[in-house]
Amino acid sequence: MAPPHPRDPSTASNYEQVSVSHYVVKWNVDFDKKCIAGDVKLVLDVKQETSEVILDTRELTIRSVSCASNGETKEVEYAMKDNGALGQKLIVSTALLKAGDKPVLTVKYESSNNAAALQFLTAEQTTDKVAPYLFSQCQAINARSIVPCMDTPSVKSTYEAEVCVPVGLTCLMSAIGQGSKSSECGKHTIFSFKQPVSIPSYLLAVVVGHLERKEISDRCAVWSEPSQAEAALYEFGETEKILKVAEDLVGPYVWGRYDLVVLPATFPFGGMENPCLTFITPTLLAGDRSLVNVIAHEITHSWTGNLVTNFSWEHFWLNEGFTVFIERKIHGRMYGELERQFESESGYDESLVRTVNDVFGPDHEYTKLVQDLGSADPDEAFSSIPYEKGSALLFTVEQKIGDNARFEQFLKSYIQKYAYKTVSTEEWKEYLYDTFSDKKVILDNINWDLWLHKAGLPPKPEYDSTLMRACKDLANKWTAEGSEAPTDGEVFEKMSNSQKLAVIDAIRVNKGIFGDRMPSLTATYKLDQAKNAELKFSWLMLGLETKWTPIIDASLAFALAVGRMKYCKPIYK
Ligand SMILES: CC/C=C\C/C=C\C[C@@H](O)/C=C/C=C/C=C\[C@@H](O)CCCC(=O)O
Ligand SMILES: [Zn+2]
Repeated sequence: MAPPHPRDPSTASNYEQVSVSHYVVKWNVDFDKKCIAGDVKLVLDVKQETSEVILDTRELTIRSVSCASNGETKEVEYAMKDNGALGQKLIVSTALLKAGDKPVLTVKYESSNNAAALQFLTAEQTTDKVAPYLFSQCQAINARSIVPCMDTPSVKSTYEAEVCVPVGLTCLMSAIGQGSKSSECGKHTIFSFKQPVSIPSYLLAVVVGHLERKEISDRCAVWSEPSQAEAALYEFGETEKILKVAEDLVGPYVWGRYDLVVLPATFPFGGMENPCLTFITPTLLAGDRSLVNVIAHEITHSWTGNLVTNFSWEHFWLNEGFTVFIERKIHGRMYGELERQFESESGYDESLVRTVNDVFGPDHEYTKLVQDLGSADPDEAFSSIPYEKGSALLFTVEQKIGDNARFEQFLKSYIQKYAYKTVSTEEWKEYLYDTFSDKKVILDNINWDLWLHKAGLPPKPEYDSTLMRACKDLANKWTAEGSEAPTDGEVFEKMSNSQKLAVIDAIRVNKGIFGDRMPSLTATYKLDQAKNAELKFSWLMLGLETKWTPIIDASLAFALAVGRMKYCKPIYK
């Protein structure tokens, strides 16, 4: 029997004694002060007798706290205590609360003008330069900077919200919109939302801006600034198709709506799986739908991550490794098994190897799959390790079991078993052994300790390298000792964007041999005209790594034009 979950080290909340079943949020968004002010009601669920409720905060100014219990509401004492890198803890002293009580705390507060979860943009910083813009990013532990909460994935709560924004702007949240009304003064619009599915605090999300909506299907739409609306509608036109493939793989979609919002260029990630409203970077607007694997990834989070959730950030691979593995299953169903094999091997060769060897070093704690975060902010540990090491583990397990259909059925039943709950690595592993009790010898043959708890690279799974071999063969023509570099781009042009990327990545691995061939490579494959952000980034990095000085201006221009950390950090580094 898997042990009970240990305590989540990234929260100060006393969530073992009291949890939050529902939040009622009332926000005024102040673009002048760059802050959110308002109040939040926390409907509590007392599990063990206690006379205090401890919440996570970060740079919040608390105005008052009251507690409604047994029909009586009164102001209560509270104190703020420093919690180091994790912010500040709000300790609320209540009357003695007994198991089964459901008191309601009301906290009136204001965020700082530098809230970790928020980016306030001036009109000038947006794409259309028409109006100011606000968006949030709460994963991993930034929700505490915009609402006092139990900021741990171990607590799941429904929420409802009313958000007051300047008239003319649209507000969206990670919830189902309930309509809007004008404020009494006429200068503001109040938008209402409900999220009826219990979610962890990191999935709270808000966006406010000059937005236009384009319908994709009955349940899917894409929001963006008006100048990008047509391009976004084309780029993400397959969203409903991807959603249906995902449902066939892992079960029904329970969130109602699946909308996308294309954010301004400063959004730091490729996508963020906020329920009902995935946030995405404009760098996905390649013009040829060549980066929609990110959409498949975020859609998949509707099951792995948002329904079945890691109980703490030390088990983040349960969110991301499963999502990458299933994202590639979707890719395989849409484009063929060889494509799934190719994407999986690319992930290992390019992302995992580079992160272990070049970013952290093979002995680093953060190259472990299950990590010891201690009191560090989980953001410090964020990398592709949980994504690629986690999905490589699942690829290995499926391959050793030797029955993909049966393994896919296992994934579906695992999601059904832990839906709406939080899960640990040990619980997943126990369910795996229970499901495949006839394969115990095979499963025991997996070096679990190495895969789960050791730093460095795991054994490389056996991929079908048919598509990858063509990429490495072409790369070798540029890097093999004494080779004659190709003089025409015909073979390269016929490749998919993913294969083109793999060619450049393979050259990067052999950059020393490649030498000073950047000018001819760039001209032969027209890389300076690449619209696909992944290909452009890899070309820029190859130029920087081979110290081809003409690439510097293009690299800085790219880093200044996009805020996606995946691109900016390596270029600046
Ligand atoms: C081991 C680390 C444990 C927890 C970290 C959790 C979150 C870190 C925080 O920085 C938020 C990350 C959000 C990522 C969102 C989407 C990614 O899938 C994008 C990956 C890179 C990209 O495509 O831009
Ligand atoms: Zn993800």
